[in-house]
Amino acid sequence: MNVTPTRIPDVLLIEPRVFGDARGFFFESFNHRAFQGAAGLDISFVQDNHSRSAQGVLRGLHYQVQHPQGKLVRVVRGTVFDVAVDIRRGSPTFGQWTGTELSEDNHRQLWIPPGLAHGFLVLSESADFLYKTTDYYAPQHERAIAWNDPDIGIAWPLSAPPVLSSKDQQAKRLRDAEI
Ligand SMILES: Cc1cn([C@H]2C[C@H](O)[C@@H](COP(=O)(O)OP(=O)(O)O[C@H]3O[C@H](C)C(=O)[C@H](O)[C@H]3O)O2)c(=O)[nH]c1=O
Repeated sequence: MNVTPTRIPDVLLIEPRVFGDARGFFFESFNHRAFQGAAGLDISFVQDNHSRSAQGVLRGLHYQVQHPQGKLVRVVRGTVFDVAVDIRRGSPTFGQWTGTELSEDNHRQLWIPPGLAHGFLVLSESADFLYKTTDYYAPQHERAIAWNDPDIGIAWPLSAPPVLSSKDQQAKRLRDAEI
């Protein structure tokens, strides 16, 4: 597998080795030893999530103020534009974002360390989004930052206003957020 730092250096783009043949393909979507070797990270996951969203849905930007979750994210059907935002006080990349297209065709994954905000926009007709987390869901500690916060300036590839949950419609700007 290839591991490439993004412009937020500890957000990693992971490209697994895909074995194709006349039947289709195979790849290891997670291998602890390979991940530790290539990314230098000894990570264990406690939760595996799967969400399905229609085109134009934008989920995020979410984080947990307690029990922050590291996330290993991927798309098994469709295509999304996946974004991580550095909201770690004191980080040299505080307030910066990185975006990557994840799809069933490119098999790409992103490792997003604990402490960052995360979200994605669905570009295909529908998208199945799978991700592992390093800590449990803690709704009482979950917070949201506005997808369109001008101080962050994410260049979402939007062709129309996004479809948002009510929670995400009410999300705060980073400058007003509890981090
Ligand atoms: C995240 C989560 C949700 N839920 C329940 C709570 C709600 O009844 C329902 C939908 O939750 P929500 O609207 O918060 O789902 P998303 O908008 O996809 O939230 C996720 O969106 C962005 C992309 C993230 O990175 C986070 O993992 C997460 O915040 O699933 C659970 O039972 N367990 C969970 O771990």
